[in-house]
Amino acid sequence: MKPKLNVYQDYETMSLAAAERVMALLSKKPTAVICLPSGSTPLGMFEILVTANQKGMTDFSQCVFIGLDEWIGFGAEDDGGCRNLLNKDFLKPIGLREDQIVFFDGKAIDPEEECARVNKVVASLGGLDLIILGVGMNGHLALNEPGTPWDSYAHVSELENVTKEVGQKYFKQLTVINQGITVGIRHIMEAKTAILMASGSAKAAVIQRALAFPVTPAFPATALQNHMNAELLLDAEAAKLIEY
Ligand SMILES: N[C@@H]1[C@@H](O)[C@H](O)[C@@H](COP(=O)(O)O)O[C@@H]1O
Repeated sequence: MKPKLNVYQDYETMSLAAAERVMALLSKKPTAVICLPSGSTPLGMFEILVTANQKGMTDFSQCVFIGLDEWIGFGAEDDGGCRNLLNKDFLKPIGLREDQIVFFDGKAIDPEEECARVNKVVASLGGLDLIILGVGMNGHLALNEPGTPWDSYAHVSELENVTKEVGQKYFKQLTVINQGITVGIRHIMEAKTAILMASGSAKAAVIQRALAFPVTPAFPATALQNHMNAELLLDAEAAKLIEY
């Protein structure tokens, strides 16, 4: 099934639409299992959800949040790491309990074992109700880099140069990031709903390729063309090269 396209005039309205989807799911299923990205794209959505929580408009007390990915070598205390950013921007402000958070420990001594742990937790929770994704400049979803086999669950990934370069924006100083640890394409495909968010003209060509390229592991975002229930939330700039 083709992903549903939703184009919004700007980043703020796109963020609001994403936050509304999270709140709608939680009001229907308070125990929902939701996989969340870090990165710049979801910041507006987090802000809206934090405010909604403060106003008592949504209830996060029974849900579980899973972290999409992490840089190898990074833990919750490390500036610029995915858990660190998500903690700061979302998980702490909404006062989530530790037992509601499942995150890859990028500092795990045995990363393969860490993947197995997260796979097991996700399976024991009955899979993901919702996965929210950003997209990388090389079409990566989470840290599934081009070439990742599509039958993969959680795994360690070797980062392409573009991911290492773009990833520097999360760090205060030049930081070595060579590998990631990430949910797999299979987690994404098995999620009941997948939402990909993209904003800004820098993402326009990536979005165009995600929709127009033949479905291929060489461009991971094309996987969403085969998802049973996927939506793209885009601002006008990110959507400027597609027809909708
Ligand atoms: N590890 C993150 C992903 O989880 C994120 O979704 C994507 C887009 O990031 P941004 O929203 O900052 O463009 O790339 C990063 O590498």
